[in-house]
Amino acid sequence: MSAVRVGVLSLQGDVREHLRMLEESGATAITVRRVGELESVDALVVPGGESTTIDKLSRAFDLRDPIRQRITEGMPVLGTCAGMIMLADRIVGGIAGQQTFGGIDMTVRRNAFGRQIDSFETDLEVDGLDEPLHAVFIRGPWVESCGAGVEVLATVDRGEAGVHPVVVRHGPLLAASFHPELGTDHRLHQMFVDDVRARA
Ligand SMILES: NC(=O)CC[C@H](N)C(=O)O
Repeated sequence: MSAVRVGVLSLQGDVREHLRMLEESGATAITVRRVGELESVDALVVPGGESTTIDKLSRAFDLRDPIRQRITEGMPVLGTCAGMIMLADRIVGGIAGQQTFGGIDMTVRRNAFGRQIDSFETDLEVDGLDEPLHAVFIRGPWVESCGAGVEVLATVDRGEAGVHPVVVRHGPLLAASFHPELGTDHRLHQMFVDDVRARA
């Protein structure tokens, strides 16, 4: 069985941790900064970082339109934290003119968890994983609303602030509000790589 080739968009954010998790999941992982690199991969990870910066740099590097094109053609993408924002068709709390790649029929709220709890950790039940996943949230978004085609795989209950999806899947697109690349548990990356392999 040949390894699937997965790129990590390497404009800004925590790239190295994703490369390691992908390799541990049996994929060949490469950094993507140029269109030629994008063309060579079966799938892409958009890491956490700052969505406003990833948006600006993707346009400066002439990657935005090619990424949007590949998403339209069905390329699988895993977006984490800022990467989840980049996969959302709609955002609230963005800065003026902020754009996303889109693809997932959802509205996400940037920096949703508020000042006191803008960074926290929790053990999360995720559909498709047998044991809870330890999830590190760092000024992450949550899903405010999503269309009927979007599967909610995990939610977080923030009491009076409500229950909000934090892992969603829309066809080949998977997005998480937190940082599954931190730590040693690569099961979410494995879920993604297995799906990429099944679609290849
Ligand atoms: N850790 C993260 O990726 C934070 C995301 C960041 N708050 C943003 O809006 O892009």
